[in-house]
Order: sequence, then C-alpha cells, then structure tokens
Amino acid sequence: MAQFWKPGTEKPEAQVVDDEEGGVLFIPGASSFSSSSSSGYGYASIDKQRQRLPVYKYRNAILYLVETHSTTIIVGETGSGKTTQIPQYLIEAGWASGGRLIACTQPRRLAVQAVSSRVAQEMGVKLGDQVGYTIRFEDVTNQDETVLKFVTDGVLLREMMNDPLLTKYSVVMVDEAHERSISTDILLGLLKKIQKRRPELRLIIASATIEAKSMADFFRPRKKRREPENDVNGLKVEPAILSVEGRGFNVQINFAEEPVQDYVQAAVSTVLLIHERESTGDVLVFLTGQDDIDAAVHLFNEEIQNNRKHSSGLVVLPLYSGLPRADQELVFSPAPRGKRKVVISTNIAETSLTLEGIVYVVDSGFSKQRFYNPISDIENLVVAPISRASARQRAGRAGRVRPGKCYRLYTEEFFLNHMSNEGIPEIQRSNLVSCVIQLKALGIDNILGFDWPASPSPEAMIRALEVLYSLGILDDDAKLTSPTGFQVAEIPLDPMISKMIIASSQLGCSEEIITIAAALSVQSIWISGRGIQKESDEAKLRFAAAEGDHVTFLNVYKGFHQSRKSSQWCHKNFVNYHAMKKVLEVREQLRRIAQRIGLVLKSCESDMQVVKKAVIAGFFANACRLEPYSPDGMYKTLRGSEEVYIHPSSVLFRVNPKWVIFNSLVSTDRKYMRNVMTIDPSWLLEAAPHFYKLQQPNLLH
Ligand SMILES: Nc1ncnc2c1ncn2[C@@H]1O[C@H](COP(=O)(O)OP(=O)(O)OP(=O)(O)O)[C@@H](O)[C@H]1O
Repeated sequence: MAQFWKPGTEKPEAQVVDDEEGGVLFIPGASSFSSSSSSGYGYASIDKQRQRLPVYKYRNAILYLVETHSTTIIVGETGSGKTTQIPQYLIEAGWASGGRLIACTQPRRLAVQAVSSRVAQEMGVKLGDQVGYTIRFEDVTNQDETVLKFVTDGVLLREMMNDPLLTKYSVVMVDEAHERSISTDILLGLLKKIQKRRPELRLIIASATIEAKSMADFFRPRKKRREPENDVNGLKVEPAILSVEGRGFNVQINFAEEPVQDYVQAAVSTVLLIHERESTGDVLVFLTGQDDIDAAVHLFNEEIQNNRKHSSGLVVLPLYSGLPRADQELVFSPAPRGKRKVVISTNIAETSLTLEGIVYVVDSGFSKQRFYNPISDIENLVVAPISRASARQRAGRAGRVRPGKCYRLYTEEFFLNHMSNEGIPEIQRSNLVSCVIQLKALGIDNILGFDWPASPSPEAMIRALEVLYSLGILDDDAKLTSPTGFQVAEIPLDPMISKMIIASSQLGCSEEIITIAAALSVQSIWISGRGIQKESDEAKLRFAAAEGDHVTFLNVYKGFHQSRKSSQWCHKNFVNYHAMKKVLEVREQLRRIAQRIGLVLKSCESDMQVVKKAVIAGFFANACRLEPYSPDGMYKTLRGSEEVYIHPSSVLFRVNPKWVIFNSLVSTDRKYMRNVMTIDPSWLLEAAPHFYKLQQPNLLH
C-alpha cells in the first residue's frame, strides 16, 4: 500500500475557545487527531472500560457545570465517551429522580438504537425499561420506568406538540450538534425559547467538532439595560464550555497520493489491499448512497467469483437508511470466525456508532447532500465533498475499541484546501416546507422572526409558505388549515407526500397511494450496477406501466405479494429484496397513522386515473413540459423554467411524454427527474388553481 498511500501530517488542533467575556469555565487541552491514549486494549469489565474513557476524568467537572449553568457545551474527540457516559453521570447524580427524565438526541435513527442499547447494557438493565429509545414509528420506552430516553431530534420536536415546555425533562442533551440537521437547528431554537420560560431546564450541547464559541453566542441571553446580572436563582445563564481532552485509541490517517478517478472502484481495491496486507479487523467503507453501495457490492461479488485468492474470507454487508431493520442490525454482529467483515455504508454510520470489530475505515470523501435553490424552487441531491468535520467523524469510527487506520481516497492537499471546515447547516440548503409545517404545528407563527442558530434565507421561507398555501395546508393567515393542515402535520413525512396520502383518502385509492409513499421512502426498489444494466433494464420492462414509475411500483408490489414475498422472485426480477421488505415495513406504519388520523383505507383496484390525481394533489409544483423538438429529451419545469431530464432509471426514460411530474431531482452532469409520472395538464389547474393560474396564466397552452 506504500506506493499509493501517504500518512497524514495533520497537526494537533486546538479545540477549546476561551471566552474574553469571562464566566466560561475553560479546561485547557488540545489533542491531535491521531493522539493515542495510553490505555491498552483487551477485555475489561464494563466498569473498567467506562473508567478508561477520556470523559471519565471530567465527570465531576461536567456535573458541576450542569448544576450551575443552564447550558453546557461539551467538545470532545470522537470516542471520548460523550454519548454513552454523560447521560449515565446525570442519572448517577440524581437528575432522573422524582419522576424527571433525561433526553439525549441524535440526528440519526440507527445511532439512537445503537447507543441506547449500549447504555442499557452498561447499566445492566433491559432496553425499554430504565433506558429506552423513541424513533419515528417506534417507541421502546416504559411510561413508569424509563428515566433516560434516546430520541432523534425530530421525535423530540414531535413531543413538543403535546408538551411545548418539555416539562417531563430535567436535562436535554443535544448530541452531534455539529451535524446541524434541520431538526437539530429547530430544536436548538426551541430549547432556547423554553429556557426563557423554564430556566431550570438544563441543556447539554455535545459534539466532537462543534464551533463551541458560536454555539455559546447563540445561547447567551441578550443583556437588557439596567439588568445587573443574568443569573436566575443562582443559575448561570451564560453558557459554559468544556473541552474533553484525549480520545480512545490511535487512528493512523493515510491519504491517497494522487486524486482517484473512480471512488467506488478505488474503495473496492483498497479493501482488497487491506485484506491482503493488513492484520485482522473489520473494514467500514463510506460511499454516498444506495446506488454506489450496490455497485461496490456487485464489484466485490465479481471479485469473489473470479479471484477467490484475494477475496476469500470477506463478508460484505451494505448499510443505508433504506435497508430494513433486520438487515441493518447485521452490521452489529461479529463476523463469522476467520472472516473479515466489510460494511459499506452511507454517512448513516458517520456519527455516534461503535461497530466493535472495525479497525479500518475507507473514506470516499463524498456524500449526497441537498442543495435548494429558492429562485427556481428546485432541490437537488448532489454528490459533493464532505467537510473536514465529517472526515474526522468517519475516521473516528476506527480506534474505538483498539487502534485503527483510516484510508482517505483523496489527497491531503484536497483535505486541507478544498474541504470546508464544517458543512453548511442543512437549513440553509434545503427546501423548508417540512420545517415550516413543524413550526406551525408547534404554534410558532412568526417564522421569519424565529431565533435560528443559522438563519434560513427569506426567499426559501417565502417559497415554502407559498407551496404550503397552494397545497391547502396553510390558510390566508398562514395558519394550519383544518383538517388538512393538522393531518399533514401528524404524518412524519415530506408534506407533499402527506398531502398525496390525504387526497387519496378522498379519492378512494389510499391503499395504492400508501404503497407508493412507502416505495418513495426507499432510495430505489431496483438492483442496478455496473455490468448488469442491460438485464436490469429488461427486467424492469416486465413491470413498466405507461403511466410511469408510480404505477410501476404498484405492479412490482403486486408481483412481490403474489410471489409470497420471495427473495428468489426479487433476485430473478432485479428487484432489491431488502428495499421491498422496507417498503412493507413503512407501508404498515403509514396505514396505522392513516387510521389514527381518520383517513379512509380503500383500494381503487385498477382505476389508475385516481391514483394519478392523488399524486398530482401532492406534487403539482413539480410539473414539467417536454421542450418542442428537443433531440435529447429536455424538459422545462413550469415554475422556474429549469432544464431537467428524465433519469435513466425511470421507466419513462426515452419515452419522453409531453407532460410529466416528478418526485425529486438529482444532479450529476445534468438535473435528472426521479420517479416520473405522465399527467394531463388540465389536472394541474384542477389540483392547484391559484398556484398555476396566478403565476403563469398562459402556462398550460
Ligand atoms: N457497542 C459498543 N461496544 C463496545 N464498545 C463501545 C460500544 N459503544 C461504545 N463503546 C465504547 O465507548 C466509547 C465511547 O463511545 P461514545 O459513543 O460514548 O463516544 P462519543 O464521545 O460520543 O463519540 P462519537 O462522537 O464518535 O459518538 C467507544 O469509543 C468505545 O470504546
């Protein structure tokens, strides 16, 4: 590997920010990214393992700060023990006594499940009793017993709909705050609001890489004139910052010597080299999405078939959010004896996860990120370089239970000069319809005046208000409509999908639309990849519907059911079995929610007109028209006149009907529409008269 890899030269980075204004406890300590702890590794009792973690030395300091400050910001290297230890210290110090609860939020569902089960194990309790978790569609807590709850940020926001001041909680720890997901930012803004009414609520903001000073600025109350001091009942409202020095084990960083042309191929080759030359230990590979991961799995399978010498002993497992639970959990089980596990993941495994056997990390340096343009009202999913903060999180998945190595498929020069320090907060690069509806449901009417950690653009806000108004979710006073607006807020999905489901109840096709909504929740139901494109395209034709991808999903779902959910059937038809199992899971959950909010569950049998009308009821804003005489099938969006093309994965690729709507766009060399359906343009006026008539009166002619 020496000819390809160059060890990193990254210098120690100072982590802690002093505060000139005073009032902030500053515990010095800078640590190099690859600094190693002196602790050895091997099997130790859980108590010993806990005491070896860097955060243990700070136990008393943390408890003192939480006792005396409303908000404590804790910065500590990956693996230092923030997530698993701090909540336990809080319980030990009595923060969960007297019927009070502690919440710890995570941006990702998988992390919530994994860390809660680790903490339950460390505490020697059953998951779901004293320690539990809640994620969308799943609650593993016990009303009488649970004192520590791990939740996604989104779930805590939903809890606020019923308990706006979070009165049950004594402490809320917002973990991995550096990720700055939309939900984290909304949560931070709301927690700051709650603290004004409930100063006794303690907040802990934790991360490995957070800009502690700017976070402290956000939580620092603005001083009023003639107010001698900000403290409330002896509690300091000035945020405290604490830096936890040290990390678990050494992670040696290696950079590519030359830029790589094809990161999927390079990732596979690197894993094979690790397998050939490095000692035992599992490998975690970071790619961008299901398509890349499928392609890498395919390359590994080819390798295993053609070149057994290099690949024998490898067990390759994909990991992405569209996988069913049981398949995701496989990555936590140890590799069979004598085998090396290779987990190929999206950034779902980037933060908070400890996969015990992982010794090597291979980082492509890219992830799929949303970018929204409020002028054209287009949100693209773009493969873009990750930030340095993300790169460190990825490397931090090694070195958790023993020393590790990280292979970055990019040069050190690229890391230092072309990657941003932190990513742009999601709120500043996303379509805000979901965010607006969440705030409205929480009774925040003045959204433009909301105190954000990073303000979204006013244009994006206005666009979101416009779309929600045209969907009939907001009324003339920008309040949620009844019942539609309130029902949409109850469904934890993109409001356009939720609106489609509500419309289907009125149109008598909710069974079909719920299947479509579930299929849209996975990245792709098809198996694709290098070398199998022709076969997979031919297989798709067996199900292809003239109406487009949505009705095609229904055909596949029917076939899958008739096959009695057979994996062989999926294999034969190039349908992704994991994705279909996930569709079944989500479908059941959506049916339950639909029933709870009073929707009628009904099938329209073979009447696809109503199915199309329901889809349009949600997605009318994404309508496009084929450009006359366009040789390469260029469409223009009705709003914004953006140039877009049908994605090659669509059954309408090369069919190019005159009028279509789509669910999402992805950008590569061009902007491609994914999940495309033919429409009759007059239905647009029917579904959203004010939206189209007022904006472009001659549009449909
Ligand atoms: N499931 C597990 N199995 C074995 N060890 C674990 C497990 N979970 C955590 N640990 C140990 O506890 C350490 C601390 O994990 P924790 O998640 O609390 O760290 P952290 O500071 O929150 O890091 P990060 O920000 O990367 O999530 C890990 O490095 C590992 O040594």
